[in-house]
Amino acid sequence: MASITLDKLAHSYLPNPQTDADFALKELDYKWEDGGAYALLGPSGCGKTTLLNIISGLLVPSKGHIRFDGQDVTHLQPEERNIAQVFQFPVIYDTMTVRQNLAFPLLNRHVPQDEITRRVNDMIEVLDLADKADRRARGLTADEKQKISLGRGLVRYDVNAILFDEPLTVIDPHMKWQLRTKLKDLHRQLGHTMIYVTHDQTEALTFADRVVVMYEGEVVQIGTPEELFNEPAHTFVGYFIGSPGMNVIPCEISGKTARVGDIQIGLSGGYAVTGAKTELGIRPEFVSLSSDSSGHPVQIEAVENIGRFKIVRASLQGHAINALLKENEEVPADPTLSFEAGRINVYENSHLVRPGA
Ligand SMILES: Nc1ncnc2c1ncn2[C@@H]1O[C@H](COP(=O)(O)OP(=O)(O)OP(=O)(O)O)[C@@H](O)[C@H]1O
Repeated sequence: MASITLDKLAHSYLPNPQTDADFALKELDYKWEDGGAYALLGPSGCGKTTLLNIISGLLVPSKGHIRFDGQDVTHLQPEERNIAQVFQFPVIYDTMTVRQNLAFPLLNRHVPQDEITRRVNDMIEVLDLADKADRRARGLTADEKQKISLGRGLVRYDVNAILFDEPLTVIDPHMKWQLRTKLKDLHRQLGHTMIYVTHDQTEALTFADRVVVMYEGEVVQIGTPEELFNEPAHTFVGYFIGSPGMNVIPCEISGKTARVGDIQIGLSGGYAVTGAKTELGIRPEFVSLSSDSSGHPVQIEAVENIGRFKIVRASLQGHAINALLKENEEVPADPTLSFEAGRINVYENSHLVRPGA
């Protein structure tokens, strides 16, 4: 296991990058802790695979260095980095049994036979493959094959890091949550440094201690699931995390008041006026609907019942806004909206600013 330092790392696929936009990965400067579970989360094309390939050694970055426990590995080949990788699709030997597949990475590294037997048995139990252990992989389902792939990564105990690239893509939805939980347990037990690439927020939030949110080649926030929910550092994080995501509404700020069209919304602290593009961010969970005349009049556009909650899609001064109602609550007559002032975030040019800033 190792800490991973991304030292002023950046990558462009162009030979002579000129501007920021030419970089698939914009400059990063972070240290990821030894034994941490990190998820790289973001939409297609945001640079997740580029970063993962730099860590694994498939790609040499155009700028900066990557270090494992302080040792510069920027120019080392993947096989010299002592990492395990699990890909989207199973990478296993069809003609070998489950047991042989799991033992193979250890045999290759000359681990003593009794140690191999112990580790393989543990992994078979953890992955619930006991009844298939001596069957050839060829006849197994896609789910089972991918479990073997996960096992082949996890069975190695001496690796610097285990990298997962969308490993649950081929897994049946019912099985996904089981494997997600299992991976989390394994991380607790084994303490490996794990990096998990996904575009699925549920996978990222359930697996990781810290989620690395990427957007257009930039890491816009690294935080715990709670931090990403409560204080999104960028409007994209607010929008991308949560279902539905955070409401983002253009406004003008003056001290402790935000103006949206004709209405004024009280804030929990005062903000300096800078002339930058300003927006309010408030999660639907903290927007309430009532008939209270102290609230702000709102037009209801639609109500979607999603089980435990209803999503109320509304329009406030011409801006789309979502609120949540419990399943047994109805939209009131002449509805008005109110906001929990302490839950309103303020953004300048898409970045979070704090009161007094
Ligand atoms: N070999 C390449 N040559 C040129 N451009 C590339 C190459 N690989 C990726 N890119 C570009 O770099 C940017 C980041 O791509 P990357 O594959 O890292 O994103 P991603 O977040 O992993 O996306 P996905 O989830 O679709 O795999 C994209 O604009 C992509 O088109």
